[in-house]
Amino acid sequence: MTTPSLLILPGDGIGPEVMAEVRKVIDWYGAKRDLAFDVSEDLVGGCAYDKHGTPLHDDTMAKAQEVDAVLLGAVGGPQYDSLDFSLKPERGLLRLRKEMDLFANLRPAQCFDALADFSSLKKDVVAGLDIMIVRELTSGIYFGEPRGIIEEGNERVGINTQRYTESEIDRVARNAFELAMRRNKKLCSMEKANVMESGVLWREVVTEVGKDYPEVELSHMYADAGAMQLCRWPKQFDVIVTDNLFGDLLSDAAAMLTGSLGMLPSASLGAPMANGRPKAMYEPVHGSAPDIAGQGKANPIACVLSFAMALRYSFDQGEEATRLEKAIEKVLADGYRTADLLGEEGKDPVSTSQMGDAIIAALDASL
Ligand SMILES: NC(=O)C1=CN([C@@H]2O[C@H](COP(=O)(O)OP(=O)(O)OC[C@H]3O[C@@H](n4cnc5c(N)ncnc54)[C@H](O)[C@@H]3O)[C@@H](O)[C@H]2O)C=CC1
Ligand SMILES: CC(C)CC(=O)C(=O)O
Ligand SMILES: [Mg+2]
Repeated sequence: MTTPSLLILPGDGIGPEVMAEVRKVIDWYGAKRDLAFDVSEDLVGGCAYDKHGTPLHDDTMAKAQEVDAVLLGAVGGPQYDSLDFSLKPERGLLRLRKEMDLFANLRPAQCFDALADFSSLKKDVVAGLDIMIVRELTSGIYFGEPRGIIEEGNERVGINTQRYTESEIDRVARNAFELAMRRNKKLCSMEKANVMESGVLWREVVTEVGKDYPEVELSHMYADAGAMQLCRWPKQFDVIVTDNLFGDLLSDAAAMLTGSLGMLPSASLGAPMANGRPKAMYEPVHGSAPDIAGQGKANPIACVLSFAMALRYSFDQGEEATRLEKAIEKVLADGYRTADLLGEEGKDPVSTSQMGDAIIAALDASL
């Protein structure tokens, strides 16, 4: 069997800091579980712009297309805010998603028991929470044309276009129904069919796809009401499917149900490759967190959990993914907390690398 290949793109800000902890985990699997990866590393985002004058070099894009999976940290930073849109760090990430055609972004929000008290919501609202948000990732308002800032009369107009084809909705809906079949067979689709034509089409296509999955209980909700319900009683949901923009917002909101944005992983999946596994990129939901970058404060768990998703979805190593998730559960139960998991008055947080070391120790203890 050939060694599975992994392209690591740490990116900017806390990206390299959290990725360093994932590298420890990857090395552990090679040394202790005989599970080696052919790992290469490259630049994306602001660091790629600094070196190449573009947030994603064509060679890096080509590498991403060849490997079994990409693991990305985060991109962006205030020093790049005034760049032209085509050169911004975030464009590098959007290009990867678009050209790899990673249309289904799986964003699980799971509340670990040890953190149920820490959520900004009441304990009984979040304890035991395990939901999956499926966000459409390669279309919608982040990609639609026309876009730009134009002159009209004596003022400027900012334009973005929400656009969805039936086939784009169909494929992400199928992905969400398949996931629901493997979970609790409940799917809630969120759009704004009351005010947006794209939402009307979204609802029609999802309903049509649902006829192929009669066992799944399908419901529809306007996305604004969905945001409210996510905070009111999130455990009513199992799988949620929604568009690119609403999925971006709803999954950041869902992060706080779990305690911190530093806890949420994601998998961005495309069509199956020749080996039957989907084209894939794994990345934490959070960004480059410039406010804490370089201080050893970042929580690496979202990025480590993203690698656990890679083990499950790209490398057929479900049991090892569970081992890693359980190691994180143990570390949290043992009281290890980075600063984001302690709140304003919290004292004695562990650093990013101490959290990584604790995860390795818990992995050792699992053998
Ligand atoms: N996938 C990506 O690469 C993303 C990149 N961004 C970019 O990141 C930059 C900063 O964006 P923000 O809106 O500030 O979002 P952010 O997610 O970087 O940070 C929001 C807040 O959460 C905290 N936070 C985030 N991740 C954390 C972690 N692992 N541990 C502890 N605390 C954490 C930050 O300190 C900050 O207070 C921008 O340039 C933005 O475009 C934003 C979201 C996603
Ligand atoms: C391109 C990203 C910065 C947009 C975003 O916030 C995300 O995908 O989570
Ligand atoms: Mg986001």
